[in-house]
Amino acid sequence: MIETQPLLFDLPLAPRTPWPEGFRYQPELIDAAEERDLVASFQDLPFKAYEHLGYFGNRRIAGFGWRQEESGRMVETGEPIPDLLLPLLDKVAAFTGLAQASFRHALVTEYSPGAGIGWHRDRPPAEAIAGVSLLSPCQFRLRRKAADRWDRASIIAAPRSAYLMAGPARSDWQHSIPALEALRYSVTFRTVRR
Ligand SMILES: O=C(O)CCC(=O)C(=O)O
Ligand SMILES: [Fe+2]
Repeated sequence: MIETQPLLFDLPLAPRTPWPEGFRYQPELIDAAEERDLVASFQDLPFKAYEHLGYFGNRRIAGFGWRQEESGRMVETGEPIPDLLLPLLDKVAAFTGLAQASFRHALVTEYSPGAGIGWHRDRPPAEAIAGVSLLSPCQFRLRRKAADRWDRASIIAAPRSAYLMAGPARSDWQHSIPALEALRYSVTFRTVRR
């Protein structure tokens, strides 16, 4: 009997670097014209400096549906997600496979050059978080404490791309974005536990 060696090409592909369970990424969710129009429409949004416990985060936010109190507690405002974000929400819902109506919190964040966001987990009532990156790329980092080390993952979130954090990627992993070189906006939509 002749033993046959499998050809190199028959071998299974090495698994890709595993992203945290519940994390997904999709490049080019929107096109360049949609990105330009969306950013132009942000002129009309009521941006405020992000502040938490007296600490200013060097970024500006405009939030809808829910609001974070000074204590950090999230409260529902009942305010609808503005029309200018609805075409984007439509695409985000399709990407996530979640119902559009289940996204009840929208946040537009402006990162000036030098701004970023430190390690954190988005707290309940947020369940699934979908984010769209606009204008410039960022390094989107994730980490999870594992006994005596951190498990880590990192992607470059390109302009016009979307990511989803659900399940363990939302509940067990922290995320952060190091200081950006150029102006970036993100639009994050969150489903909220009832
Ligand atoms: O800008 C982003 O893509 C992420 C923002 C974020 O982590 C947050 O607002 O909780
Ligand atoms: Fe976050």
